Amino acid sequence: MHDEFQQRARELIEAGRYIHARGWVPATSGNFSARLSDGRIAITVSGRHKGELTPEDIMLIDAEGRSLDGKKPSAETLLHTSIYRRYPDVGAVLHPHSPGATVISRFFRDELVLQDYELLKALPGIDTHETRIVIPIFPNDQNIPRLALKVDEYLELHRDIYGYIIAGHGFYTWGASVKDALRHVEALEFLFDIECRLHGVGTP
Ligand SMILES: CSCCC(=O)C(=O)COP(=O)(O)O
Ligand SMILES: [Zn+2]
Repeated sequence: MHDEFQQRARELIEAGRYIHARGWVPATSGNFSARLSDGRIAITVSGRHKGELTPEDIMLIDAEGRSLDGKKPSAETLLHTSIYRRYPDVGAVLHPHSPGATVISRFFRDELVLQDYELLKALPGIDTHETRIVIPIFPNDQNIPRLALKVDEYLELHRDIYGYIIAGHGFYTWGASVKDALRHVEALEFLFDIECRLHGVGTP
């Protein structure tokens, strides 16, 4: 079990370097987690720079988001635990603060529809570009329990969701493993960028 934690921690550290190198978690923003086989969750410590994570920056929480090692978990921990609770097959949750997601949230109000893109096949269960998915956009909220509840109420009604945007903030996506979740980050950020260009707004 200790080995499993260390392995997941290594994956989250590598994911942080990769995501930061692309400019998707500037200035300590973002947070990452991975679920262990006993239900505990490895998550980034609050306030750490996600491009420069070390093993000390990854901690353990229980399924309710309580610290198991005295460290302070991400301020957005409840947005992670609610995804794990709703989707038993999810093994990792990643939250970038990317330019694409942020720009999108400035000119789409409640949702972004992505359809007829070959890259949608990077998402689980999709095997044709002739697919339409919805990325919901929630208003930002400093009250994370309230925001987590709002997201969860939406997911209760719309289970086939691959990620969501928080307006002016960033996006959340998840997958069976850190590797899968990272593929979803890349695919969604690419598609957000394409949608920005289509609407005549460039991203850096
Ligand atoms: C400087 S980013 C503000 C907080 C935030 O949105 C975020 O993703 C990082 O918070 P954490 O507590 O997980 O470091
Ligand atoms: Zn955030």
